[in-house]
Amino acid sequence: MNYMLILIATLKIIKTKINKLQEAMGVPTSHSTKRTIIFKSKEDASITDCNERTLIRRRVLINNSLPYDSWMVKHPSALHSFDRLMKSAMGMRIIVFLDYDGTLSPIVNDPDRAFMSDEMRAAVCEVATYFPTAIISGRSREKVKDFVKLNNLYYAGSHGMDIMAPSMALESSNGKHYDMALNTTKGNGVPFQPAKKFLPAIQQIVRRLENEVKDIKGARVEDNGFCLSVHFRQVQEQDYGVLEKKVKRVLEENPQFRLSEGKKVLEIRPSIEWNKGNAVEYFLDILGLNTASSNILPLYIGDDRTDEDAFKVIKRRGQGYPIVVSSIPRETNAFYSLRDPSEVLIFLTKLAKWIKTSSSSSISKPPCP
Ligand SMILES: O=P(O)(O)OC[C@H]1O[C@H](O[C@H]2O[C@H](CO)[C@@H](O)[C@H](O)[C@H]2O)[C@H](O)[C@@H](O)[C@@H]1O
Repeated sequence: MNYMLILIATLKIIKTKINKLQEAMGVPTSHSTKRTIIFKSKEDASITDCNERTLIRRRVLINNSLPYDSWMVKHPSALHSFDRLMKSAMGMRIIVFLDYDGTLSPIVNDPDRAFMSDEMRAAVCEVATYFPTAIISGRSREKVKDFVKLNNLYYAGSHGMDIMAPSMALESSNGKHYDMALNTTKGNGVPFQPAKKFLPAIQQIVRRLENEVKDIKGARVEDNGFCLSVHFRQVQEQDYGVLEKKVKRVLEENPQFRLSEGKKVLEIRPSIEWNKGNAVEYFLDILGLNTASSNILPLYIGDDRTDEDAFKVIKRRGQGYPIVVSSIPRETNAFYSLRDPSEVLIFLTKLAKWIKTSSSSSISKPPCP
């Protein structure tokens, strides 16, 4: 009997400790408050810190209602399903869309140091040699291009509100090999910026917020061109509420903007009907691929809530592979999943290898590292 009581007491202590840790990580718990947006913060599935990752996995094991394995039944691993996916992709025109943070680069504390690995760069480069490829990021377009450093693909920044598109529609040479006619470095690109008129107001909000949050240790404002991020990954939990209040106050003064939440980040963007999903459709349009033709196969890999808009577009088309990057169960419109950027790397490498081996045409060597 005594042993039983000790056991129950120990389990209670462990549960309380785990709840506290989850709250500290921004993961909602059974009793965590939802008073502020920040406490509703979604999990960081691809965070690099090992201890944090271990904790997230432990949470998944504890939360019997939604364990990762049963979630994977609904959203199977794109790696395990690779052969089946590629079998159905035979003869189709694949277009690859990639998110950046948490997909091509791991989540890190300092947004300026979210570098992608050379291996990832090489894999993306190779994929872009064979398939039209676009990176659609919440960052400013220039910044994401600085990180990726590749010229053989398209970039959309500010959650799709800043697209550098080729000046003419491109044709795939034979349906198997993507003929690279892209050269935005020589000024061939045409920017598409549906939120252009908001630019002066955004710059004002950036300056205003920088001033507002300067006294909150760890808070940081990132100018993403047509939207902006207020990061709180390095802010102490007791300051979350103050930070949120300040952001909301600035937003109230600017009703033409709206607030959304990402991974330990509050994002402010113009209230226009334009998101990553619209960017996907825009790219398909300008590539001449937004047709009812049954052989167009968009593939989108992303980890963030904003990527869900793109997943929905692909889902609606009834053809394509929306793939979510997550190492914990979550609500998603994606059909398939990958755990983290290391699995994204394997997937992209396999994709490039698949097209090389399945193509009968002689394909020139990719101009990649
Ligand atoms: O659409 P994405 O390319 O995924 O961009 C979304 C946001 O990503 C960045 O923030 C996130 O990654 C940082 C670096 O790993 C991390 O420190 C931060 O906590 C994450 O939220 C970027 O800095 C934001 O501006 C983007 O909106």
